Amino acid sequence: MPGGNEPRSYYVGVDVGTGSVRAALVDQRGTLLAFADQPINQWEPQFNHHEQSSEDIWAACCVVSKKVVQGVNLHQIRGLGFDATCSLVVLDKQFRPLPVNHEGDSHRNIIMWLDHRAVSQVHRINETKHSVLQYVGGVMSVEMQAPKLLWLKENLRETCWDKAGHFFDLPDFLSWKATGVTARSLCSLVCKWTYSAEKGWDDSFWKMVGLEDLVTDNYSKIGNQVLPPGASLGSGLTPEAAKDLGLPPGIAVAASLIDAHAGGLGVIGADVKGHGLACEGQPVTSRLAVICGTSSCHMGISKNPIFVPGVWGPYFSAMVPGFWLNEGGQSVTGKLIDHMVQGHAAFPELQAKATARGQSVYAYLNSHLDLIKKAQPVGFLTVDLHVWPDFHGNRSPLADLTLKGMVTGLKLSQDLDDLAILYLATVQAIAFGTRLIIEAMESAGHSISTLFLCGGLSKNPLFVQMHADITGLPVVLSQEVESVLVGAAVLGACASGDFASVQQVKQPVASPSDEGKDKKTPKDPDYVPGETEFPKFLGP
Ligand SMILES: Nc1ncnc2c1ncn2[C@@H]1O[C@H](COP(=O)(O)OP(=O)(O)O)[C@@H](O)[C@H]1O
Ligand SMILES: O=C(CO)[C@H](O)[C@H](O)COP(=O)(O)O
Repeated sequence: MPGGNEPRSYYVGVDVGTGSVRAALVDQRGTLLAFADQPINQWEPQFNHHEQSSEDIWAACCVVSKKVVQGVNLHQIRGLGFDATCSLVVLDKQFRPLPVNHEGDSHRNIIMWLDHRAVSQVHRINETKHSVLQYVGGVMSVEMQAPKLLWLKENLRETCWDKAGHFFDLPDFLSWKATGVTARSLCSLVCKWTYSAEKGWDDSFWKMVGLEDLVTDNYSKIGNQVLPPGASLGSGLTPEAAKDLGLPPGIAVAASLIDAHAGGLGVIGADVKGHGLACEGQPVTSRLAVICGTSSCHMGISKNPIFVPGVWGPYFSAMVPGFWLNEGGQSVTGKLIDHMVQGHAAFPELQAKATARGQSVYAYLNSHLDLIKKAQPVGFLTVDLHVWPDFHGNRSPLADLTLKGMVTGLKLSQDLDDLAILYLATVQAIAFGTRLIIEAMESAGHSISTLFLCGGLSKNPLFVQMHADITGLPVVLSQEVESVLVGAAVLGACASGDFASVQQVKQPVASPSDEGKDKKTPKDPDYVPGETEFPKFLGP
């Protein structure tokens, strides 16, 4: 914990990813002082149905929050910010969980972002060709909220739809749980619910798709009070939530962000001076933040709206205030790599060898590839083996949920070399997917010179290197590896009033990837937090 006499202000950031909840304690200079994580449950009751529990997730938030503030003078904690995946949380009129499943299990009250149950519903929504669809890349994704709401209405009318009082995006559920305020973040509503920052809700859309009941009660179930990310909510942290989280009651709690957007905010304005990068001195619009976890999200901003077919947006002020956002994405990236590696016949051997060396399976695979590549560059090991990575459909730029994955070039052997090469081909396929997204964005008017990576996969040097090789662009990693958490803490700092806006709360210093790859993470035993002054956010 921090020493010295300097009075410090602290902010707590909580990041709810697909597989785990993380929290960080960050000071006013952007130094990450403590980190904790906790896995969360997922259920897949049938193919393409993915569910979670809001109670389970809140309990995990409480565990990690209490851990990161241990030993800290609580009076110095000034703000709390949340980010989370854009999963759909359903509560009844008394804010109790409602089942989103045929089994009637109300503990499972979240339809996860990657759930693809609402295929027929999204197809019908897209057939309307309603004008709001222009602002989601021309085609609504099955991962957004309108098709999921329609599915609940058509499939669970009595057990869920008729009893429901509140449908929240998960980031908004968390800020409600902390403050009792049901206001929604502009980020969630614009990106996943068809809300327009300029025009508000479009009644004709909801009526046309068969969800007119949401209009009738003036959108009270999905949000009729909307705040920009970082705005302070109500009277701050309620005494009950304060007890749960181990934080002082009354501290400022921010309107939240979706996780990819928090990551984007955490890296896109980073100071890159002195590394000779193409983006130095260039507008921030020449940067693409890529948040790579279970999925990858490609966040590019612009001063004017850019319509990119198959790429979500343009969304106004959804990530950086005053800028339009385009969000490309690959629904499964980390999850695909895990799936390919864990499903291979040589996985038990890999696990045993990695454990014996005290390495992660990915560190082991990366060094194994170095061993077998001989004189040629590692990328050439896959000349005969190719993967098409759309095992869970294509989010961008093809926007086709029916696509499936493919592997060509398989042989009868299934040893560790084969596993390593299949892993490499999967990573390369994902990087080619990023290249396809960048090409679509550039054809529509973006001009991208540099990639800024963060998220769990950015800790994998092979993943980072393949993105640089295959896109031909320099890749920058933040000095602070937990950039998504920094983004969440930025929200808390903004809500506390210590900074006037999210642009004034600063992003960490960045470094080109070859300098960043040996950085320790807060989970490493010899991790030492960086002493990074938050630099100025770079203007356009
Ligand atoms: N050190 C690492 N090396 C390689 N892959 C990693 C590492 N850490 C995390 N990952 C991969 O990143 C993915 C999860 O990233 P994370 O950002 O934690 O996801 P989420 O936010 O979706 O919960 C997993 O697929 C995991 O295998
Ligand atoms: O659609 C999203 C962002 O717009 C999801 O929240 C995201 O794809 C899931 O995030 P993660 O891979 O970090 O769990």
